[in-house]
Amino acid sequence: MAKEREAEHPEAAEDKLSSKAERKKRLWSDRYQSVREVPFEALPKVAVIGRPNVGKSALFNRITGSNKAIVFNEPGVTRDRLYTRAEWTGHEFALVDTGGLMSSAAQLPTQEARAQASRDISAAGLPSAIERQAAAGVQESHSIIMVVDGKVGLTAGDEEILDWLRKSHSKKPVVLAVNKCESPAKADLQAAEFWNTGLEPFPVSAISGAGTGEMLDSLVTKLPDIDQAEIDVAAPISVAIIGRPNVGKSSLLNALVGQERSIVSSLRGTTRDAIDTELLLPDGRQFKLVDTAGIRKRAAIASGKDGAETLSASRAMGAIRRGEVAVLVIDAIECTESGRFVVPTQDFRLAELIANVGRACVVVINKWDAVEKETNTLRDYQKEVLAQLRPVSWATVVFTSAVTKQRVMQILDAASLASENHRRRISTATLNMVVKETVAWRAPPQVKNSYRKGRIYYATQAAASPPTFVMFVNDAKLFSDDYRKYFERQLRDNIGFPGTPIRIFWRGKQSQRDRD
Ligand SMILES: Nc1nc2c(ncn2[C@@H]2O[C@H](COP(=O)(O)OP(=O)(O)OP(=O)(O)O)[C@@H](O)[C@H]2O)c(=O)[nH]1
Ligand SMILES: Nc1nc2c(ncn2[C@@H]2O[C@H](COP(=O)(O)OP(=O)(O)OP(=O)(O)O)[C@@H](O)[C@H]2O)c(=O)[nH]1
Repeated sequence: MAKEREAEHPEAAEDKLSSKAERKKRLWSDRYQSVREVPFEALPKVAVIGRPNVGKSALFNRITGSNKAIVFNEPGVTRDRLYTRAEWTGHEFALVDTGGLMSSAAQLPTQEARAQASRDISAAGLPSAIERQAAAGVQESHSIIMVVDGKVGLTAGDEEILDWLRKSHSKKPVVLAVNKCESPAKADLQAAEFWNTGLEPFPVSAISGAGTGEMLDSLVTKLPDIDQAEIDVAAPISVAIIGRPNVGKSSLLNALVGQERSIVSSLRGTTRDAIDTELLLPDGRQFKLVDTAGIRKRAAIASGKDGAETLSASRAMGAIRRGEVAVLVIDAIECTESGRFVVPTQDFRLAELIANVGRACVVVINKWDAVEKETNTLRDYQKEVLAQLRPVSWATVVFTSAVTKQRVMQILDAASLASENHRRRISTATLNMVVKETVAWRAPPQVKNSYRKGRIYYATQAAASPPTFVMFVNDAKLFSDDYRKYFERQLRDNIGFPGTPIRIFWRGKQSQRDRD
């Protein structure tokens, strides 16, 4: 239809092209403004502290709300600490979980243990209600929410903590939350006494939520901006090199690590042989090559007597899960054995696994030095590979030689791009603009023998890593597979997303009702 129209009105087609180019430009500029998933390391940290039983845990849960499930265990070099992501009026921060730590000294079973704990603590110059670990939480935070009990009023314990904050953390902004003030009539009165502390008291109720908005308004004005540079430094891209035995994984790993490294370290993971290798490039990009022990071990076996060790599917699965980007290495010699270019079936299965787990992907055709090339260009080969590896048809393909090191570093460039798209978020406005135009070009199909037609009300990006979209529609069943495929192609065409799978969920009113 559209083609016929264009044939009749060539000027309209030209118009369409220029507006399409224009639109693409707008969308790609949006891409750079779009909110990227900020890693925990780069978020401003906020500690919630106070005496035992003032309601710290309750307030913590109130602030993190539905995000509570995303508890993130960040394995630090020296200690593990829990952060929970929180957001208020578009400001993201991480609450440092000091909960349970504060009161544990007070909960020690014997008088003697309690006395010892309190001696330890005062030796460190800390208030008696604060434990060393909680103090460490404060230490690494940018801002502090100090919780007091509005029912009990200001106590010596509160004053002790505030004194300590003034002495040891005088530069950190403190917001004073006077908790348990659920009665609006009494709240201001309860809070009034706390003006003596020199801080503005915010009457709140962690349980009912009253007053917490005003308190958070005040908190977020005190938070530092998220530093873009810090984001890039903070989030190494984790890359899993996977592939069948003998395709050249360890040769590639050595080429990557040996060539451009400035820091290489082996990080021992939780399981005995999950060793990751960190790689810092001269331009500052950081990568973490996950599960490199597996690759090294297999290489050792291969160079011994038994080269034909089979790759266990669960091992591949484990590596895929642990990485953000899966580098799927394929042996070029095997692809060209039959005289034509054919990607082996097992590699197709691995590509399927990667797509199903929702990881970004780079396809590497290795041993490119060892095959006879026809007159085809690399671009032709690339198309051929992607046509045969349909589950990852959105991936970048790199043709390498681990022996001559040809294009080996391009694997990392492709992984960077893939990871950037994997983490990407686009604005709801942009998304809906694309949806509107997609529907305008091709309307959802009408059901046979019925006047019913699919309608899309609006769309939203529900998650990143991988980008996940939800289409709110009248009835999901009215959207055929064919139409859904067309839709995904249009999204990719208009917004990009090279290197990452995307997910689209179609949610009808009916299914919403079913869920409620
Ligand atoms: N009335 C009222 N009670 C609250 C409120 N917030 C917490 N509480 C109660 O206060 C008690 C202590 O709450 P938690 O959140 O466990 O206090 P905490 O400061 O984390 O306590 P520790 O873990 O011992 O340090 C519980 O019985 C809560 O139900 C509130 O806003 N209003
Ligand atoms: N010609 C050529 N040979 C290669 C290339 N990369 C690896 N090889 C050879 O392929 C064989 C297998 O390489 P490895 O790096 O051990 O392969 P792997 O995937 O780690 O193998 P497993 O440990 O069995 O999983 C070795 O003999 C390498 O020398 C390449 O780019 N070109």
